[in-house]
Amino acid sequence: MINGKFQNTDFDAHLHNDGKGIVIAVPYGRLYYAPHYFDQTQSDAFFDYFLKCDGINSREYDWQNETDINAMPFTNIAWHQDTIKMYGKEHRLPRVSAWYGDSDRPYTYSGITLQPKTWTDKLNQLRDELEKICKRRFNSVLCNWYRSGEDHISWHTDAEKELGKNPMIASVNFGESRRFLLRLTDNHDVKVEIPLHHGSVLVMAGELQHHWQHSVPKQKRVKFSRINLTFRTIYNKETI
Ligand SMILES: O=C(O)CCC(=O)C(=O)O
Ligand SMILES: [Fe+2]
Repeated sequence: MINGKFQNTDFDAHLHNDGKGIVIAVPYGRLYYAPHYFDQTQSDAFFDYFLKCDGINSREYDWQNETDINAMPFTNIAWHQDTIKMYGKEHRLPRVSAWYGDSDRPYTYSGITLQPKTWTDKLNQLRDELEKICKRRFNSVLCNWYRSGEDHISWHTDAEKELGKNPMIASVNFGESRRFLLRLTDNHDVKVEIPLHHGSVLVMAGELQHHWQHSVPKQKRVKFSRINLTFRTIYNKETI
């Protein structure tokens, strides 16, 4: 597809002038999608960087069955599996995460306030790259690690107040390909499916967060890890 409709949808798509991605026009917003923004060598290096763990072969380790993931000696990223309380009961989130960003931008989700860790060189490298596409400098990144196809994220929007009026969210993906789904909040029959491969970039922009939900469903057959980094701009409470 160069210029035309995006895969099985009614939505127009055209090539972005960077020659790597396409821009998909959806109701209330737009998407930038580059299935292979980073090449294989770059992507492999990023993947290994994110999961580097002392004394362990991260590519082969059975992470899904590791019972004490928060105690593992990760070298580069401070991975943590959070728990949330629902109906008075503690639940582990079905993924592992880490929050990096400017120190004056704490972030709250599901009732947890996260203090960001300081930018690493590799995260900054990705931030610089996304600046070329998005023409803005993000100040925060949520790192998500889906250890296998069991890990997932349910339908949600990223429309918290501190993300500003029309949040732009740029995601970078390494490791296993996973299905990324979008659906209109008030008409679930209108959907878009975007495969997020090793080295892909996806940007959600415009009013999209106010009208569409997104999710990464379970995929039982997927055995290995996927790393997803969602770059965001967090505004200070006083400036919203
Ligand atoms: O893993 C993904 O592609 C999406 C993650 C996501 O939606 C989020 O962190 O808010
Ligand atoms: Fe999200």
